[in-house]
Amino acid sequence: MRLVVVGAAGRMGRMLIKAIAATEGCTLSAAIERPGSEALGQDAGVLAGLPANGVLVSDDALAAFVEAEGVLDFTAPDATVAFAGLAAQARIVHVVGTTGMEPSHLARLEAASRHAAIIRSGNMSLGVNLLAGLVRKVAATLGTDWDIEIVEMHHRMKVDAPSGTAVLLGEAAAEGRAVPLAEHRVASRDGQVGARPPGAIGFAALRGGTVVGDHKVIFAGAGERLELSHVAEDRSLFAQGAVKAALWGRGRKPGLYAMTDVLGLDNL
Ligand SMILES: NC(=O)C1=CN([C@@H]2O[C@H](COP(=O)(O)OP(=O)(O)OC[C@H]3O[C@@H](n4cnc5c(N)ncnc54)[C@H](OP(=O)(O)O)[C@@H]3O)[C@@H](O)[C@H]2O)C=CC1
Ligand SMILES: O=C(O)C1=N[C@H](C(=O)O)C[C@H](O)C1
Repeated sequence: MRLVVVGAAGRMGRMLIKAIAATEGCTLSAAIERPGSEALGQDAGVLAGLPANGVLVSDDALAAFVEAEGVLDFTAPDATVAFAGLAAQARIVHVVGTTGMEPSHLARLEAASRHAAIIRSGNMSLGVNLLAGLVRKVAATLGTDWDIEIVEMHHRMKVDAPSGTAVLLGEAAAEGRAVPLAEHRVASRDGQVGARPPGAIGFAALRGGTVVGDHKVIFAGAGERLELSHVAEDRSLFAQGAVKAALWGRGRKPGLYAMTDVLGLDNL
């Protein structure tokens, strides 16, 4: 499968280039960065710490997409929406790992998914998608007298909060309770915030060092606590998940898919 990596010089972009090189049946057909990027013209293999592969980083996404079968996109919300439009035009699979999306971005992805398969997830790992299923079940089992708090920690360079994974886990908890997350989400507390609203789903985001991604969902009841957690030790697992998603999406009809579809966990 011929794959394009957008945001090729980023932390995840470099991992994606390596994951493609390590996957039989996949080739890197282009590596894209934004106009003006210092990475333009560099060899994508060398950029990722591999031997040169002859693919030079370019800023011409549409020209790259029309020659490819899929695009792996871990960039930023505005960029992802623009790439979704181009991937729809080229009718290629679009794997979206970008987090920090607002409802307006999601609406644009939904529109693009009428023309091409989009697989989007705030976390491409098996462990987190399994955890989401467990969270949904536990939230459905316990009553709202059990408070739900989600704590995440990431490296100091992360720009969005709460993390996409924390939101995914919050959505799973809300689904378990059969309520909309937007009406119960409490994502910041500072000063005299008052007592915890009943039914709230709280988020706390920690940032520091080089932490790849830690998530904990706490169910706090009267006199006891249940904690479910996941630790990502290496971001290569997200890249491997993204390549797996692209292969799964090849030949799939247009639509918006999740990583749980790819992993066969949609019934969990
Ligand atoms: N779903 C998942 O499993 C995971 C998701 N992520 C998410 O992926 C995203 C990227 O993370 P990370 O790699 O750490 O971030 P980085 O900032 O290291 O990488 C993002 C890259 O995208 C580039 N970029 C931004 N806008 C454009 C554009 N318009 N055209 C081309 N390239 C562009 C950036 O360039 P520049 O520096 O010039 O802006 C940068 O090189 C984040 O949203 C993060 O949360 C991360 C890990 C796993
Ligand atoms: O920015 C990151 O690094 C990560 N982002 C994703 C998120 O926002 O949840 C996934 C992973 O935790 C790493």
